[in-house]
Amino acid sequence: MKVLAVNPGSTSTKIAVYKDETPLLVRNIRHSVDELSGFPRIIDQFEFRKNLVIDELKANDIPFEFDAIVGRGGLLKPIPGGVYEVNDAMLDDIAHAMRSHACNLGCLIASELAALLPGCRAFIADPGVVDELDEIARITGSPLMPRITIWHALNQRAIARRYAAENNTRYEDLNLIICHLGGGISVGTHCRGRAIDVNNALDGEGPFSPERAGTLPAGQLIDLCYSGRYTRDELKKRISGRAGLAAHLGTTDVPAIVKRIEEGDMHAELVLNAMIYQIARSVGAASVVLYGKIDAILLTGGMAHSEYIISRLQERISFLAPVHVYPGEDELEALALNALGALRGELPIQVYQ
Ligand SMILES: Nc1ncnc2c1ncn2[C@@H]1O[C@H](COP(=O)(O)OP(=O)(O)OP(=O)(O)O)[C@@H](O)[C@H]1O
Ligand SMILES: CCCC(=O)O
Repeated sequence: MKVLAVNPGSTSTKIAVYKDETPLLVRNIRHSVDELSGFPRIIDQFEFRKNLVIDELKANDIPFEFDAIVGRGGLLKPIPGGVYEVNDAMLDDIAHAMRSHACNLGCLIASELAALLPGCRAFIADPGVVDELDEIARITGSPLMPRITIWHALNQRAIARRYAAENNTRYEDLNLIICHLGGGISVGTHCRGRAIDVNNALDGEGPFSPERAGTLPAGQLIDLCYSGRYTRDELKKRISGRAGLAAHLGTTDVPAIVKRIEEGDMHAELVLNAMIYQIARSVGAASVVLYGKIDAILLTGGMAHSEYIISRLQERISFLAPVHVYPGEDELEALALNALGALRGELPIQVYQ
């Protein structure tokens, strides 16, 4: 079986080709803030990102022959985890998605490329809208605004299973706090195989991140909305696209920021340290959700490569539980294994309604 996995992230497009369990190609194409700023909306990046995938296959002499194409995405209605076949209801919801996110393109690219090949199936797996929150975690101080979660479900699950396998146990038997430190940051509280509390990483909840604002002062936000200074779209971007490190420092490139700090940029140091402080505070909050009974804290995502970030984070959180670091992500492998499982009939293929 041959599978193409496509993972459009906020700062990258990642692709992989698998022949059964063997990766034939794994690529991470990074996008700078400038490169993406030419596209007014993320959905406008569709042709650009799709062509990147096709070009990468050609450049590596990979024939365009697949049994399935699986994309990460998209921001649909809240649904249980697992594999879903791309269908019209899904494409329609993506076309009218309330939330713009690069992962919406994963589902569209999988669908369009699979349609070029007779018999090829298009899937998504564990999208960012997987919702397993405890009821108590949904309540906010306003009945008008219950909490929802948008998070890195695919990678957090894959890393949890990897940690469990390395420790000869099962994800379903562990209490874990998992921090995905990517362009967005999600901090998940996993209680015996269920993510019972996770921040809405995209829409203004949790730590700020390279691209996201995280939790903001609500009163000031309302004032800004009515100030007449910004359109709705501009303000949305200031929460989930050009916020966080991008807004404070003009870049999402952590190694470049660390270099600035080493060269004496004290503002960059304050901002990066503030992001680390906010991540640690979220981990502290997650620890009480689990009544302090934590088997491990797992740090993953692109920023888990950064010694600067990880060492400072560990200083603040390692008293809570053992900390393990999984730099990068297992999303491409997780997508490919989900698609293979679905093709072989080992995993149920769910229908998005
Ligand atoms: N080797 C590295 N050292 C330090 N920081 C890194 C390294 N590689 C990536 N990063 C940082 O990680 C962040 C991007 O992480 P990642 O690639 O997981 O994000 P993404 O896939 O674009 O978005 P998301 O994970 O939110 O879907 C960027 O801020 C980048 O600078
Ligand atoms: C679905 C991931 C959330 C984010 O990118 O912030």
